[in-house]
Amino acid sequence: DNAQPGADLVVGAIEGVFGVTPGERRNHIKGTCAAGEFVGTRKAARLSKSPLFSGKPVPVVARFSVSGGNTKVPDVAKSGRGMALEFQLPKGKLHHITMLNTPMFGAAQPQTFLDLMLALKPDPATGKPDPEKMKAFKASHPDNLAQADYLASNNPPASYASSSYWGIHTFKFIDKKGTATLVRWQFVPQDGEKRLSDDELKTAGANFLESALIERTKQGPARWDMLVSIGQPGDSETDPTVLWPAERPRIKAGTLTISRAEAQKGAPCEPINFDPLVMAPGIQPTDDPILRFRSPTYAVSFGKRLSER
Ligand code: HEM
Repeated sequence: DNAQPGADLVVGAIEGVFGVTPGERRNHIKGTCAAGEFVGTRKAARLSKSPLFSGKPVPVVARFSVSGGNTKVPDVAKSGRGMALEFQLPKGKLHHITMLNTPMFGAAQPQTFLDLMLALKPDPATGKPDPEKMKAFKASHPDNLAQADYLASNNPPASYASSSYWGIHTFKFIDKKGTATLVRWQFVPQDGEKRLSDDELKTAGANFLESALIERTKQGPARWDMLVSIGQPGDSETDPTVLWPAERPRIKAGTLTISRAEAQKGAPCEPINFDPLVMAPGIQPTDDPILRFRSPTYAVSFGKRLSER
């Protein structure tokens, strides 16, 4: 059956795993604010009429984060890292791109995400998730495995600036004539990909990502190339757990420049709801059920954290 859990139920389940820190995000609670600009390419402008690709610099408010709802999560955790971007377009329009450092997601349907949270809920007796529940979750949810394997077999980044971030979902670029092209994208760091070594995992400590990013931007801007893959018939449009073949053609759609970073408290990124369905004309969502579900879920988390302030 296609019935989906409610967004409030899922946010409640996230709270069941991580607890509640009043006034803060229920997920990706630990984060750092940043700012800069984005400049799009002509190649992208041919495929999408979005003002993102006008070729003029677009101001960007960014937030880098560690996944999970626990402020104490160590920066060496083998979990997701996030990059959230708010593009401030002409005439007060906004566009959001909210990505992770994994090429795929760990749920094809919201129910899988909910079941994961229920399996991770600490057992009151031990204060830890029940290993039997996790085993049963893995056995019954094959759509979780690709991302779980990726996170287990790739150490986390040494810096937010030395990581790729993927859009994961399929989106549609709409050109001036209204023609749609199916796309997926990756932001590739010009600093190169650098992950923590196994030794560094033990020595890096719990809180190095924020200071490393602030230091990095003091030395000069950090940049990412936005690379866009063009889909072909048969490529998955609605399943964020399934990758496209690696040989799909890619175009460079733009360059993101991050020139400042600061602690999130009181900084511009803190109050933003980086809802991924906030989009300007020229880029449209697909019917990926995870992409569609994120919007109401973020709204519940956003409403809670604002009302607790
Ligand atoms: C069922 C799927 C998902 C659920 C239930 C979920 C839930 C959430 C929630 C509740 C927040 C906090 C919102 C707020 O208070 O502002 C959040 C933040 C975030 N999520 Fe998701 N998420 C899902 C899928 C994804 C996917 C597929 C991606 C990446 C493609 C992603 C990337 C992020 C990032 C980067 C943030 C932090 C945004 C910020 O810096 O404010 N999430 N998520």
